[in-house]
Amino acid sequence: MITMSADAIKLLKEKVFDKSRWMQLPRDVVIGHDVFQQLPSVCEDLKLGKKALLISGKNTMDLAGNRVREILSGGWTIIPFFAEEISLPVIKEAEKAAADADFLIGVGGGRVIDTAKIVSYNLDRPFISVPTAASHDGIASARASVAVEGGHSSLQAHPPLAIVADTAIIARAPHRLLAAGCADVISNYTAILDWELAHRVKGEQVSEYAAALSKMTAEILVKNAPLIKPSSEESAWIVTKALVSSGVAMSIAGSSRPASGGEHKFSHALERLAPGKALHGESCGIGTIISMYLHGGDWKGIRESLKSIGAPVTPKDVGIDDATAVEALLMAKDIRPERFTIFDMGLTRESAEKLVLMLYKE
Ligand SMILES: NC(=O)C1=CN([C@@H]2O[C@H](COP(=O)(O)OP(=O)(O)OC[C@H]3O[C@@H](n4cnc5c(N)ncnc54)[C@H](O)[C@@H]3O)[C@@H](O)[C@H]2O)C=CC1
Ligand SMILES: O=C(CO)COP(=O)(O)O
Ligand SMILES: [Zn+2]
Repeated sequence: MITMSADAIKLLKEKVFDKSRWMQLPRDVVIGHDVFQQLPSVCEDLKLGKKALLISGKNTMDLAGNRVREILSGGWTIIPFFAEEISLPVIKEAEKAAADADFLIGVGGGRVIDTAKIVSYNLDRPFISVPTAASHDGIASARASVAVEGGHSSLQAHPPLAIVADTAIIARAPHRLLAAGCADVISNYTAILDWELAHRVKGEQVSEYAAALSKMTAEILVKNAPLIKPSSEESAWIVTKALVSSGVAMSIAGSSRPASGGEHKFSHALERLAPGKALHGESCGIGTIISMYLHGGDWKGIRESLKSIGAPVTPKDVGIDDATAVEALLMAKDIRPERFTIFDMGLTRESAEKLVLMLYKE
């Protein structure tokens, strides 16, 4: 018989038995031209039931939501619900409307999809993510981002059970949205550097698999940057795949850490100080430049990649003045303060002003 010392048992327990993680991932991912036609097969494949609440925006209902309803009308009852913003009252209203629905469908941009994701989680019903733009990596993630009193919250949710992304619709969306999606993925570079920094400084656990997938996704996107053009279905395809991959990295990590570091905290701060000026991915890209500079990395390379894709690289590019950018930098560390990043390493008002002047001068 093998006997083990108390210390060895303790070590084994810590290393093996106490380690348990439940990763939830999407099951059906359908990306391509005119794939809405596959929605009935997806619903049947996943045995989702016969009644759904379809959450969309005013614009995106016309662009895609009505088409989804039409395609499913043969075998499913689809109740439309308009969510013009992501907020707790809208989420409550949607939950009421979904009371007797078997599943949810979110058709639109990031806010609509996050709303559907939260309702799905709160009611414990499955949901299908139908992005109309490749503007953010929440299309596949198990997180939902909501602004809350005095800060920003990244809520635990279920990942979509299916993602159905029609590249024809995504390619027709304004190029600004696609470029923002690219910037959201490019920000993975600094999100990972921040995660590794938090590991070194705070002992935070890093998932090597999630970090590697997230970084690789950003690298592939940057490698393909010359192919990313307005109104191109190939571009929509490249970016949508990257967004799904980044979302999966978040699911593996069980948090948004692999795709959200200081540059995201800066983005959330900018959204509070100058609401509606920049798209989520745009401000993340702008924040990535400063974060990469502070990490001592190739910030000029990041700026060139963002420029070549058509994403903004300075606050001015999105109508935000330098003074607001400085405030956002200083506010960043107080947004979700438990997430340690490079901005927690002694950034002062003076250094923030210098950085904004130097890195955003054109
Ligand atoms: N849960 C997660 O893991 C993540 C969540 N997010 C969240 O997602 C949100 C950002 O998503 P966005 O899509 O950038 O913003 P958004 O949802 O506000 O959409 C931006 C605009 O694009 C419009 N739009 C969408 N598709 C269109 C199309 N095909 N043609 C014309 N207009 C179209 C929308 O109607 C909206 O006016 C933020 O709330 C952010 O925090 C972002 C990344 C990850
Ligand atoms: O935007 C995200 C990843 O791209 C999610 O990040 P947050 O957790 O900061 O909302
Ligand atoms: Zn993001």
